[in-house]
Amino acid sequence: MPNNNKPIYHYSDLEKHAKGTLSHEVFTYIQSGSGNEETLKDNEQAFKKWKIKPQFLNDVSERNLSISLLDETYKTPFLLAPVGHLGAAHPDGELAVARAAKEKQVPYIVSTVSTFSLEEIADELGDTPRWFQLYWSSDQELTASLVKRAEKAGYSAIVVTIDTPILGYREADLTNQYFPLRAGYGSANYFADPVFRSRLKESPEVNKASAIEELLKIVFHPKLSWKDLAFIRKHTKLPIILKGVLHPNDAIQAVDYGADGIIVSNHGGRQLDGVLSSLDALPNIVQEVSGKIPVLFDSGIRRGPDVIKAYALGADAVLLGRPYVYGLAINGQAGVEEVLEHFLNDVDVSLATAGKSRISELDSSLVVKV
Ligand SMILES: Cc1cc2nc3c(=O)[nH]c(=O)nc-3n(C[C@H](O)[C@H](O)[C@H](O)COP(=O)(O)O)c2cc1C
Ligand SMILES: O=C(O)C(=O)c1ccccc1
Repeated sequence: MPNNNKPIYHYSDLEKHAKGTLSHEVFTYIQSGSGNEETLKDNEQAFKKWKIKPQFLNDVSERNLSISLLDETYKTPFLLAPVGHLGAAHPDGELAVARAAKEKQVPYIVSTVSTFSLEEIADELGDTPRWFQLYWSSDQELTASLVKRAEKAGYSAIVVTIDTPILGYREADLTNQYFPLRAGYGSANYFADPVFRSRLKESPEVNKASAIEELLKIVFHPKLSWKDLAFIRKHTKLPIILKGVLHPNDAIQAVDYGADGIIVSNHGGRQLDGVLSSLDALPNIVQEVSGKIPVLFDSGIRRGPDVIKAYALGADAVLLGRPYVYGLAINGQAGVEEVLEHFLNDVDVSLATAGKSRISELDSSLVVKV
């Protein structure tokens, strides 16, 4: 990466170099949180409250970072979080991320609001595991069409983001008047969709601005409620995973309504400011639903020890977010690969120096809250 040819390790350096390559508006869109950014800060702070108590002399010479999830084995202990509008970070956007994910065999959760279509991204991924993150549109027929297309393109789970009935109050983006959907970076899946196209008077190729205005009207579905989950269940055989669970009662509801998994997440501090950090939410949720459905985790994962702590507190998998996006901004596919390579090495070293050989050995006996 362009750091006087030195590799970049520190998260703050990733952030700094991404800032140097992106416009002020785009960097701010990626980096910032909502409101006063208290939750954004808390996501990282929360990890500092937990300390690892390693136990040694366990023969850690042979290590295995793979995890089992929904009857599949994944080679890496993390997946790439769904991040929209990646064409704003780099011209190759999600295609570059897909190529890097394939190279490093890291599962990729592709966002609905991607700059390239889910089919184009799937083509780059080959047989790399992929899930599709769904922003449930208020146009139900369009929602069903997106789910069908994802299933056909080889995505093996549908991740329904539930924390975004509408977009959070993001003061930085409001100040900059920067909205990546309006800037045209999140419309590929809609413009490629037969249902969405049928709603337009003129095709997006003829009148892009008016197609984007139509898209802005239907992208979210604030009316959505628990009983609606039956609708996509009817349209797909794929596992359905709810992303954005913070309250243990919602975790219980997820089980009751037949979800196949949940992701404990506060959307990287980008939705409601003042919600609890994702790590603070994790233990109580695990207590309620552990063993019933897998509990995944994101928001604040920056380094190997963070991964160790999340698994120790009961996560079944973790998602990496902003770090890989900064890699993309800095150097496209190669930049993402470098971030993934370092992150994998960090997790491996962290596992060994915690006295463990496998991710599945991590449990609450390994950590203490101080
Ligand atoms: C720029 C950006 C765009 C995002 N877009 C989406 C999205 O399209 N869908 C979604 O479910 N989550 C989205 N997220 C949230 C991530 O999936 C994830 O929850 C978050 O990045 C975790 O926080 P962290 O990156 O600080 O660890 C986005 C996050 C960022 C930073
Ligand atoms: O930026 C985000 O976090 C995000 O998820 C999003 C989704 C759609 C439109 C704008 C932002």
